[in-house]
Amino acid sequence: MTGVSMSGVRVDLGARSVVSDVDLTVAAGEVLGLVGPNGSGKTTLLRTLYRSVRPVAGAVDVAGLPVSSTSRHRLARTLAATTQESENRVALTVREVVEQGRVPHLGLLDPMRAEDRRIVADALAATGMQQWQDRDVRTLSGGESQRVAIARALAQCPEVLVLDEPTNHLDLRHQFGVLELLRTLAAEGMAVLLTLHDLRHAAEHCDRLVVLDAGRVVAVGSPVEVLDERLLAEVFGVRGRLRVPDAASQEVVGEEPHDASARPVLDLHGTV
Ligand SMILES: Nc1ncnc2c1ncn2[C@@H]1O[C@H](COP(=O)(O)OP(=O)(O)OP(=O)(O)O)[C@@H](O)[C@H]1O
Repeated sequence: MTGVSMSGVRVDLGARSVVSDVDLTVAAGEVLGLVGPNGSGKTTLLRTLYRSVRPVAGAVDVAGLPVSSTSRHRLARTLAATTQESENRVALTVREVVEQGRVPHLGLLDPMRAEDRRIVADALAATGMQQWQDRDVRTLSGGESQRVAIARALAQCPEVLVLDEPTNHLDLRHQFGVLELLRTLAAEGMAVLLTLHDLRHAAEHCDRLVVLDAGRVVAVGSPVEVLDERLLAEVFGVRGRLRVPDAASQEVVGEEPHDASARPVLDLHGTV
């Protein structure tokens, strides 16, 4: 099943065309990484999915629903997103913020059911935030706030999870924790779309990559197919080489990984 489908998407902001002719799909069960230099249009493209910007051309569908004609409430039962903007300005506890993720599934003013409380507890546990559940969210660090945002998105139980730079602010352990969690969610059938700046994470944790440059898709495919030396130099201005360790011998074999233990490793050697 298709989680996200975009075709011919163009977004203008002010007098500028920021995104042009974008075709993109994210299947249920895959982690798709959207990568590209600063200002290439990644966030703008994600914003079309949660109706924060409206494309001037093209179609954007989420789990078969056309975003342009689907209510926000209906969309929120299908798609959950974390954004780069800090949203913790109100005096709420961590648990109360994560409980907001259940709102699309409850009637207006309906109380939380036992099932909702279990889902919230699971989301707090998955992000390692259960010990902070009574903290005022305004007192959290950047990384803790990021994890709360992810927990709230998980509490929505979405078919499609969209995350804009989810590893931002996170220490190394929690970066790996979040990326591993996304792999688990995809294995359970979720469609996961995220932006990442760290191409090493993108290589290791994404099934496929879409590379944006100046608002246009310049490459699509598995990390092995996409992250060659020419693209790394021309699009990202860095020198690097992708290695695929063989699962058995841990030697470079230069082909697709055989299993999850043989994920590609990107070695970066500086700028071009
Ligand atoms: N409201 C706006 N009006 C005009 N231009 C805008 C507006 N918002 C964003 N832009 C421009 O659109 C382009 C794409 O921005 P976007 O935030 O989508 O890029 P990005 O790939 O997510 O960048 P980054 O990696 O820096 O987060 C940038 O050049 C940005 O300056």
